[in-house]
Amino acid sequence: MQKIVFMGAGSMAEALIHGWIKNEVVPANQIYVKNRSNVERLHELRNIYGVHIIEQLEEIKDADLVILAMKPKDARVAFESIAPYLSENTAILSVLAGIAIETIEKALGVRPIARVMPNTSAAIGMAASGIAFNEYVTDSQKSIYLQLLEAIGIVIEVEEDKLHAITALSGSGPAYLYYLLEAWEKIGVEFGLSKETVRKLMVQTIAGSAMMLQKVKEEPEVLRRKVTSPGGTTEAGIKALENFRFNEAIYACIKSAEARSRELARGE
Ligand SMILES: NC(=O)C1=CN([C@@H]2O[C@H](COP(=O)(O)OP(=O)(O)OC[C@H]3O[C@@H](n4cnc5c(N)ncnc54)[C@H](OP(=O)(O)O)[C@@H]3O)[C@@H](O)[C@H]2O)C=CC1
Ligand SMILES: O=C(O)[C@@H]1CCC=N1
Repeated sequence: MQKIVFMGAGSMAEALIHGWIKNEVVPANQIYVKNRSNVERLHELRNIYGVHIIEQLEEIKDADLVILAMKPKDARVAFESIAPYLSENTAILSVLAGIAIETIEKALGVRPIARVMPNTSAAIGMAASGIAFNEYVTDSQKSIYLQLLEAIGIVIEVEEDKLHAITALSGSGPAYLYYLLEAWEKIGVEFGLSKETVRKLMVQTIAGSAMMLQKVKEEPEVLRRKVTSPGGTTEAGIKALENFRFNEAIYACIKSAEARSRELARGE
């Protein structure tokens, strides 16, 4: 793929661009970026990564791949603006949360379309992505997409409907963990520790726990029980979580995100 155009040059686009360039999967001179109006941002990305800026939509005519990376609410207008300039051979890769392949086919024509749900950890090669394809994506295109996504983390192929759940879990997932860290830092500071100290301890705790799950290959419940001494501090902490209905809160969190993804798919 010689010309890859990002329609929408926000945080997700930057995470992918950063990951691809850093891991030398796509050279900067094959990447092009376009926004609706924020030209300053395009210059910023050009200065940091050496990518090209699309000045006129005609320039997408010879793109091998157009990546849809605007917010879902802006998708309809974006589709209308690019549809006249897409050539028959241009494939589409969408990172839009909740927008169905069928909707993209209707707006941009029946062509090879892949839908991926990555997350922002792509920027450091640690993304967890789900991907689904329409029937026009060839095996060789599939292997290119998988290669692009494996360069920035892990990728799992699923049927399209499951992307709603993946969006709710790993797409939004980093935000849940950052939110948790915000709460930990707040209480740590209340206990008189510096924010920096809490961050250092808890970031290592998150990373260490993740690595334990990967390397030791025990169930989370087993690992949890190993931390939880009878009558000890963890038990007291978990009891408090249970009193505040932790499981229900997490269930509601993922259910709400999944439902929102389905709403976006319906254009709500
Ligand atoms: N952030 C995340 O963690 C993840 C996001 N996603 C998906 O990625 C997509 C982008 O999200 P994110 O990067 O966070 O969003 P941002 O708001 O950071 O970026 C969106 C960009 O799209 C541009 N844009 C809007 N309309 C158009 C248009 N008509 N043509 C070209 N560009 C346009 C905006 O430009 P301007 O400012 O000029 O309007 C803006 O730079 C979303 O669909 C989201 O669902 C998927 C997985 C994870
Ligand atoms: O919040 C969102 O809609 C996007 C999708 C997953 C992460 N961010």
